[in-house]
Amino acid sequence: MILDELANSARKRIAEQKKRFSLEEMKELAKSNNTNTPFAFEKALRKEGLAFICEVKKASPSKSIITQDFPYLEIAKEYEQGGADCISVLTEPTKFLGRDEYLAEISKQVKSPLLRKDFTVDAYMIYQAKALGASAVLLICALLETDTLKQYIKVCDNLGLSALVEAHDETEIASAVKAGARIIGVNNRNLKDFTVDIQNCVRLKRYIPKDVITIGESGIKTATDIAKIRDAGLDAVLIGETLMRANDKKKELEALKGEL
Ligand SMILES: O=P(O)(O)OC[C@@H](O)[C@@H](O)c1c[nH]c2ccccc12
Repeated sequence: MILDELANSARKRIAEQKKRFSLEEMKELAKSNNTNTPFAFEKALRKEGLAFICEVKKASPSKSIITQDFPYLEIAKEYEQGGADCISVLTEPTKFLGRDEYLAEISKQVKSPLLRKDFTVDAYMIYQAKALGASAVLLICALLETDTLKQYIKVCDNLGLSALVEAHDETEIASAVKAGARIIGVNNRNLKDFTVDIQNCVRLKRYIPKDVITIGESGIKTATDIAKIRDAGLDAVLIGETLMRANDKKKELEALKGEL
């Protein structure tokens, strides 16, 4: 399964990185990066109305290369100018062709809170995310037991980072809630077979407690999709591919927001 493959390669990568910077050193680097307001990511999502998280992503396992032309800094700036509330940056290198450096560079040039999109399988990656300038990390229920989720959320809390806990079904939502997630992202893409059902986040919304920020993720293409998600009472949407394929990203974002 692709998720196991991605998790295994993350484990190998982290083992290598720990040779360069030990966990203790990474904790120091995390502590010394104070560019971000604590919990900026969740604060941005708590605004009135639907919030938009726009994703910087060159490729994905389901679509391969999405765009050859990948001026990641310009893209992040365009998102910010187009009114993105937060920006998600893929750092996973093998299937998403992301890089930690993209996140670090973007964090120096844009103010929007940044989500580090990677397959968190070790607390080391959370300290690393903070060191790179992220305001949030992704924790995937399908990869992490409830107790591990709880433990990682605590690490995030101590660093002022937000944890976006991703679930795909009712069982995973229950695990996220039990672990104390304050932000749950419902993925419309089934990571086992890559099928996308936009209704998934609409349907599952009712299993999420009202005080938890809820994000609809993946496969969002039109203002109609967004209207459905907004009407279901979700707090935010996460959009990647549709924006990455748009030549004028600012215009596309405005259209999706219903401003055009
Ligand atoms: O490009 P899309 O279909 O708009 O999807 C964005 C985002 O939801 C997707 O990239 C994603 C959702 N969960 C993930 C976990 C890891 C990597 C990527 C993802």
